[in-house]
Amino acid sequence: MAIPEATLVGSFEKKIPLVSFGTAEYPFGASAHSVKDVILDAIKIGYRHFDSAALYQSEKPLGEAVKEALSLGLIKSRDELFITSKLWCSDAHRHCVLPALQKSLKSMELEYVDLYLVHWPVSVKPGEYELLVKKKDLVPIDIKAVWEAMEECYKLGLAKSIGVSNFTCKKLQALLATSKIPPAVNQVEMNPLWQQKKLRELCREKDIIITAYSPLGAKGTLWGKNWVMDCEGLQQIANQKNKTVAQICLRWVYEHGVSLLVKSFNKERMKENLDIFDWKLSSEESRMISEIPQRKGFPGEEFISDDGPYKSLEALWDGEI
Ligand SMILES: NC(=O)C1=CN([C@@H]2O[C@H](COP(=O)(O)OP(=O)(O)OC[C@H]3O[C@@H](n4cnc5c(N)ncnc54)[C@H](OP(=O)(O)O)[C@@H]3O)[C@@H](O)[C@H]2O)C=CC1
Ligand SMILES: O=C[C@H](O)[C@@H](O)[C@@H](O)[C@H](O)C(=O)O
Repeated sequence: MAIPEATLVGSFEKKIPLVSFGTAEYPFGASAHSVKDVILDAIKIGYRHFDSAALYQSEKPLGEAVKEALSLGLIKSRDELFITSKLWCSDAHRHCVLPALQKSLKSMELEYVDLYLVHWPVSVKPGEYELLVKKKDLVPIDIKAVWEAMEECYKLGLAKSIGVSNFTCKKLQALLATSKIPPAVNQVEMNPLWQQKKLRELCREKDIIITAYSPLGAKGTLWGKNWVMDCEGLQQIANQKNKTVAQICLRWVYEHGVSLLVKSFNKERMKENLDIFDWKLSSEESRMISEIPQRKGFPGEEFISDDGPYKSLEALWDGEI
């Protein structure tokens, strides 16, 4: 079954597939798998949207997989795919944005990305890409300047749409107040244990598509928790419906009209994660999920420093930019 899609504001050319394939595996660049082969399997199984980032070191294998998919005839044209990449914090400076995108495009051997995102509302001094940023290198982000450079990438046709990631309400509003081209997407953590109600309302009102990352709570990853997959209420619903907890989580996200990213490098689980379109949650099941106590999974402590710009997790997640 083809993956349902949504229209992006500002992008008349292409719709965004609502279930996407996450290419981040920690530690970055050290996967036991051939990431290229994994992505080829995902294309064979039906995934068309691939989420990458300069940080993940998955751009090169993604580009290689696209090339091979074309030569194998799995796709007729690169246009059949929706490719997202992200600007890392050390490039979140006006003069670094375009060169960073050009570098990403070179790694992927692509002419354009379908979506380019500001990875975090955070800047660190230009330099190496590091999984854990050095606190002494954290500097305030000049979002107006960074966004103008993102708009330039869009105007040049190098990014068919532009957006942000990890922006909460106040930060998104600050960006909306200065942007000429509004962000098409905000990619954030969202799953039954972190439902993002307030942010979803704002994004709906502003026509910004949310992309949910870590829909399974990132179980088994560097920072992930078992809270989501081990949640009793979700297990109960899964048993009743003869589905897996993963499928219940993904279906729940999908039913909220947002797009989602899920990462599995295992073929069976890749298939399982797409098997969510021909059934639905009952209103009673949705109600049960809406009552699950909320608990944020992704900490973000690495972006907090006594010297600022964000001095507490509250400032990072709820404060002004
Ligand atoms: N913008 C941002 O800051 C962030 C973006 N992301 C993006 O979102 C993507 C997905 O999020 P991620 O954090 O990886 O978390 P997910 O919630 O997608 O969880 C991934 C983990 O779940 C396992 N898994 C996948 N499917 C199943 C299944 N059906 N049953 C049981 N286990 C399963 C995977 O293992 P296995 O591979 O062995 O199946 C992996 O350990 C990332 O790859 C990345 O592209 C993620 C975090 C932050
Ligand atoms: O230092 C922080 C971490 O690297 C974090 O930023 C990443 O894990 C990222 O959000 C992702 O997209 O996976």
